[in-house]
Amino acid sequence: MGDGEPASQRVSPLKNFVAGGVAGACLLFVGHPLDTIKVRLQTQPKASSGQLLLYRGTYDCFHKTVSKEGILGLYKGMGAPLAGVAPMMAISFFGFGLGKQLQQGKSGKALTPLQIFLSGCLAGVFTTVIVTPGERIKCLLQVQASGGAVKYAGPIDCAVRLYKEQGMRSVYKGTLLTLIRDVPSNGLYFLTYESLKNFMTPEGQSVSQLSTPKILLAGGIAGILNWMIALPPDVLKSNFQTAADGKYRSQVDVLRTLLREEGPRGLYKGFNAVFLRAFPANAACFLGFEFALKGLDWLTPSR
Ligand SMILES: CC(=O)O[C@H](CC(=O)[O-])C[N+](C)(C)C
Repeated sequence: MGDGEPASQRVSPLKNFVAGGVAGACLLFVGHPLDTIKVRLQTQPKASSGQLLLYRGTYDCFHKTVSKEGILGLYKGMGAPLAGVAPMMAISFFGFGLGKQLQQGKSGKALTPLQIFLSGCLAGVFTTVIVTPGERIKCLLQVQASGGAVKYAGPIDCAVRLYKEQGMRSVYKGTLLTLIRDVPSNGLYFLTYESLKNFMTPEGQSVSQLSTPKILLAGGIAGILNWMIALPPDVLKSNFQTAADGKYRSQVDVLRTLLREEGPRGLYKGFNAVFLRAFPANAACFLGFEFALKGLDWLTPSR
């Protein structure tokens, strides 16, 4: 690991915001098909005695989805994340940049790994405001398509109906689990990326000159480590957000029920789809970010 971020690499939170939006679009385009498979696997009903599971695994889910719904079936529910992921990543990179700036102040001192981690955690707090409703709508749409019955016509219809039926509480169902998922995972995400970038930068060179393969590698690994700690709360969140009203008494009840019915393995449901997606999607995300930042620096050289 490097010794934290060199002061010369400070970037304005505003540029982080715009480049983060581009990063989010890249993340979504590469990652959404595997996200659909992940959510379908995580939320498929348990097989009752004598019945077979709807999907036997990642490949089976991919195959059934593509043969029944075509390739576009993998992009189901993408409207909500498109409106949500680009702003989410914009806010995430903004929060991260702000966290770094707040801790660095005018001192210009390099940040320690703990300070970089905390800046990432701040990003996770900021993003929850839009991630929770975005994930609620996305998961409901992804699951309804695999279940047959169509209740919501699309993301807007889903948002409006959730709000009309039970108000903001319903739109924000799963907030605590989203925070538990996103605060530490954002910390680890950004810490990994920044540390790997510093580590891979040859002596005497600037991190901004890092080659494309190295950016892809650092971004991909950041995505994998992020999901190592994000997956268990993500499974709980997906189940809680898509459950019929009254199925769980609280967010803790989801954990109890899952452990009782499926054991600790249940917390890593959708593992293959998540980890197949994590590397390419996050590699694309950070590459999009770095390219956008270079473009912004070219357009407006002052920080
Ligand atoms: C848990 C999650 O959504 O991770 C994001 C990347 C991905 O693979 O979707 C990144 N972030 C930690 C910034 C939310």
